[in-house]
Amino acid sequence: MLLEAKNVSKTFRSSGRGSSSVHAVKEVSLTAQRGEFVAIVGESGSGKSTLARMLLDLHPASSGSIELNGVDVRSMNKAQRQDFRRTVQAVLQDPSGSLNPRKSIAQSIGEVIRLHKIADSRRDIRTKTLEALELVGLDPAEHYIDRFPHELSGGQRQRVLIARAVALNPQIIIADEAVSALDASVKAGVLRVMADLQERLNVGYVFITHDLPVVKKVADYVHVMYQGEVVEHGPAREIFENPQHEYTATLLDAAPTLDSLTESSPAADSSAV
Ligand SMILES: Nc1ncnc2c1ncn2[C@@H]1O[C@H](COP(=O)(O)OP(=O)(O)OP(=O)(O)O)[C@@H](O)[C@H]1O
Repeated sequence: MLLEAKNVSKTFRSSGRGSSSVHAVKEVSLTAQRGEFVAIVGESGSGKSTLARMLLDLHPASSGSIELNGVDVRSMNKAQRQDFRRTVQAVLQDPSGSLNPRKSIAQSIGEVIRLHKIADSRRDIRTKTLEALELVGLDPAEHYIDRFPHELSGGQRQRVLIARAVALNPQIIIADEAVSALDASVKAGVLRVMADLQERLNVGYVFITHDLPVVKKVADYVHVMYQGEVVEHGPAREIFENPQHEYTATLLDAAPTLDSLTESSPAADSSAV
């Protein structure tokens, strides 16, 4: 299982007269695979979200290609596309309105399970939903499944978003600022859930963030983006210990310390969410 960006660029043409186009992503190449935690870091406006949207096949690339196991998303047939939509999942940050406030957790997760034909009877869908909630540490799941988003904390809602992705048995999760809005201890709990899923289900992550302490804690491999380009990439340890690019060094200098994220709290401990 390999998700690949090959020399992808994205240019947004301006609609107004006189203003120029925005080259949001410039010739970026990267790979993501099962079991691996790949981070994309960079300041606001560096093109991270645009790259994420291309990896999810939500934005077409202006040039270059996105490929899953060597098949270009543009040339996929219906079955291949459906498979892509299931195996490559997105987890975005909750404040962006990812959960419908009028739907219970059972409805929000149940509808994607039905859509992707993971289960079809009401009973099987509920069982699958309960399993997914337990996997993200919302345990006992019966306690959460019939609640509405406003009845949950921010950390619990973020876990629900992960559960909704996990219910589809994904192989890669693209997480765009998925923990950035959370307080440090809650953030640590959600990160632990993600690491736990990596270990138990062999899920791979493309983790997009401007939050370097988080990257240091979880990433295997790091791509540093600056003004639409990947200016440096390599194993996380090398990037943190010996940054080669001036911009990376500046980013690291400006980052807060890791202290607040190092205390342990078990993934299954939903009291800490
Ligand atoms: N739909 C769009 N139309 C026009 N320009 C866009 C569009 N989406 C993004 N951009 C521009 O592309 C550039 C990269 O934006 P992008 O959101 O990908 O960066 P980012 O690194 O994810 O930033 P942030 O962390 O603030 O979300 C920015 O200059 C942005 O204004």
